[in-house]
Amino acid sequence: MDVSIVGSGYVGTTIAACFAELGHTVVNVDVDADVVAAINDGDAPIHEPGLAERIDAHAGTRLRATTDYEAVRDTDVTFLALPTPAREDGSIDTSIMESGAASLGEALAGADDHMVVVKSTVVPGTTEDVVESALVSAGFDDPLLAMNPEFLRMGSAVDDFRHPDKVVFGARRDAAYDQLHAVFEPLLADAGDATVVETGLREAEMIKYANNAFLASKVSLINDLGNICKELGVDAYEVADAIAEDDRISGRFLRSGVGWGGSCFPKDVAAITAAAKDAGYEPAMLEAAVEVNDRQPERLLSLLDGHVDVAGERVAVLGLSFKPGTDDIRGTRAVPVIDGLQDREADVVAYDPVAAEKMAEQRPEVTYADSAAGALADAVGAVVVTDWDEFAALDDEFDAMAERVVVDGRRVVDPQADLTYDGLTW
Ligand SMILES: NC(=O)C1=CN([C@@H]2O[C@H](COP(=O)(O)OP(=O)(O)OC[C@H]3O[C@@H](n4cnc5c(N)ncnc54)[C@H](O)[C@@H]3O)[C@@H](O)[C@H]2O)C=CC1
Ligand SMILES: O=C(O)[C@H]1O[C@H](OP(=O)(O)OP(=O)(O)OC[C@H]2O[C@@H](n3ccc(=O)[nH]c3=O)[C@H](O)[C@@H]2O)[C@H](O)[C@@H](O)[C@@H]1O
Repeated sequence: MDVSIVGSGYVGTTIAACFAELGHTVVNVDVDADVVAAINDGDAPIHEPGLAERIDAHAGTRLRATTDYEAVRDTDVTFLALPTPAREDGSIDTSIMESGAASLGEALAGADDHMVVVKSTVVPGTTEDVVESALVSAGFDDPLLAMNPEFLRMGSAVDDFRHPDKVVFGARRDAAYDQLHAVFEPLLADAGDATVVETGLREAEMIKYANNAFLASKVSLINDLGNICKELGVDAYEVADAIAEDDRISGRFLRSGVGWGGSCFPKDVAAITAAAKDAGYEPAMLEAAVEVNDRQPERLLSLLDGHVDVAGERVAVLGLSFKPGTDDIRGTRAVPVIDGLQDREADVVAYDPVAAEKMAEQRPEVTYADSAAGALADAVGAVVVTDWDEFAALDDEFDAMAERVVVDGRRVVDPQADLTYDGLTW
């Protein structure tokens, strides 16, 4: 099939490369000329394992990119993978979706049998009220509309997209379900036992928020329980390992620590909370999940306070990205940790294997070391924010600290002899 994808970020580029690999002919449309040039040159505009190889293999044959929306006319289906950021009050900002849909509608004016699939995360009602309205106003009178939320994670985007647990098809007409099945047929044939969920547009929109809100709340619940464990002298990780044996609970997303971040959990929990409140409902559980998450960095620093007075002293922050395997610092817990250390007048020295450059753009006043050893040297304490594997191998590096104090927010450091080691929830 001929597939077009509007927006070539994490989601748009990943699905474009994978659909090309699966045999579709794909065109990416993006307003960013650098992104378009990268794809046409066979390079990945973002870093994701397995992506560069796929773009390199298919660019110029089954995959191309353009800034020209007219390219969608030669395709059967268009996915909208545009950003849906949060406004100041947390509610969803659909302005990029609206302008993208308007450009698409102009390009498709008068077209027949073209399906438009919303891939972006949008609150219930957006596909019809914002996207369909913009398409129709721009001249594309009869779009075959669908909503197909994406569940891939950063750092494993290609693998997640190629091997989903489920794919969700939201639509109003049988023709749209049929077309979605045709697009996904090669992926489903290869994906094993993925469940296909056929549902309505609004349900598909909500499934994405429910998924992210559930996972974020699950982490907050284990953090809440972990905080109780800490106060009662109990090891939360032993508790988590045991409850994980109950397959109604499962062990995934059960690692307690300094909390969740990223470009989606914070944004999506805020957006669905705002939508709920707008509709007159107070989502108490989700608000509590955010509150617990907001408290964890300060709890980490309170533990450090119990061991050492950091005022005027050097303190190492190990890990800056919101999770290992990425240089993304959006929503990272490192920011409130750095803020809290600066409030205590500590001299912050940070290290991250890949994310320091991005953090330095935002926080130039922080000192950045080029190794964990460099950050630890002469520090009176260290806090661990991201569970990078390399922190598990730290050993002699602690010898150069002024005081060997480590407060671990991710249970990654090996608590060796002579180290004053404290864990956030154990
Ligand atoms: N990043 C992730 O891991 C996941 C993101 N999502 C959702 O997918 C959507 C897209 O997210 P990302 O791919 O992360 O965004 P992104 O920010 O990485 O990429 C968006 C792309 O859209 C382009 N763009 C902006 N305005 C445009 C326009 N008017 N026309 C054409 N292109 C335009 C930008 O230049 C950029 O390349 C969001 O709703 C997000 O919540 C869903 C699942 C996973
Ligand atoms: O909507 C999205 O963009 C995506 O958001 C998350 O993916 P991602 O943000 O890439 O990262 P996760 O692996 O889910 O981690 C999110 C945060 O939770 C934290 N986390 C995760 C698991 C855990 O047990 N404990 C924990 O603190 C991580 O450190 C990280 O800060 C979801 O997992 C994806 O399914 C979804 O598609």
